[in-house]
Amino acid sequence: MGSGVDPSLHAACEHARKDDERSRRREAPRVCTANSLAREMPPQLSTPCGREERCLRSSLLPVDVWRDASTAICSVWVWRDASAALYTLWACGAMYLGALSPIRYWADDKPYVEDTEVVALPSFLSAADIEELAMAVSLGGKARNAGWASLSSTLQGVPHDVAFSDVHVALYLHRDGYFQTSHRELFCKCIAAMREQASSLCDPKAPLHVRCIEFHTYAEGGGLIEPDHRDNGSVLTMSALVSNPRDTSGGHFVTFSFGQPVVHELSRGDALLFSSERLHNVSTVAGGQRCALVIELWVQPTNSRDRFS
Ligand SMILES: O=C(O)CCC(=O)C(=O)O
Ligand SMILES: [Fe+2]
Repeated sequence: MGSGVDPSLHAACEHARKDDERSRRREAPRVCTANSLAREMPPQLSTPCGREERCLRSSLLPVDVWRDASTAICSVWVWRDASAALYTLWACGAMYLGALSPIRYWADDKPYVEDTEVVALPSFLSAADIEELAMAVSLGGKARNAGWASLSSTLQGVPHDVAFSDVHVALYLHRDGYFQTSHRELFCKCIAAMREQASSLCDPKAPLHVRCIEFHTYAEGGGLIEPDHRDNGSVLTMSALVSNPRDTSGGHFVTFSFGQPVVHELSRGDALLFSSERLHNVSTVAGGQRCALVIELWVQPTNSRDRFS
């Protein structure tokens, strides 16, 4: 019992406590108010003289009850409004940051995929396939060659839809379904190989559609050295080397294992298949050119424009 408390108050308290207990036993439905919560608090958590406080609280007048109730309601309102304001602020910030960053690099919302396999398909593209691809690029791309003035001299005249830099361009072979219709057999060969590996690299039941079929050309100085480059939003990616590595210095395809780079030594026609959200890079081309066919599949409907739609 706390010292310095009037003894008559203790008696009144004891009386009120008994009353309170009696009335509590009578009470059928329990209404949880500030008072009932205070009663349930262990004495050491209520006030320094917990028992007295509980006694005093149990004899509150209706006006106090209303005051306590309205205070509780007000605090709920204030808290709700404050948290709504904080949430709005957070959502606006997230939207703003999202709008600033390129669409391919949104935050990971998928399970970690670094430990999935990178499947090598040696000699996947035959010499005839590579010849057909070269034709697809020159015929399919001719009409759309934007002729970027700032491209490096070695890339001048290379058909492309997008320039990632003046030493790295890509042509969208899937635009308007061009590759699918004009080079059906080669297209089916690629897609069949990708689907065959789906069971080990992704959910085999996932409906896979073309997101992009791109022909990449890297000139000296070109590469894909981005610390967090993943094909976010896609499911399966294939990268097939079309150029002859003997004519290129650098330009290696790199994945990562336990944070360490794994350099894939590929021959012309070799392909790699991997879970799209696996970290990957292309090391800088130090001499010559690197060309690759890159296909990404996703679960969204077939895309026939660029890689972002
Ligand atoms: O050039 C390659 O082999 C890969 C390119 C790539 O990863 C990409 O464009 O996202
Ligand atoms: Fe990529």
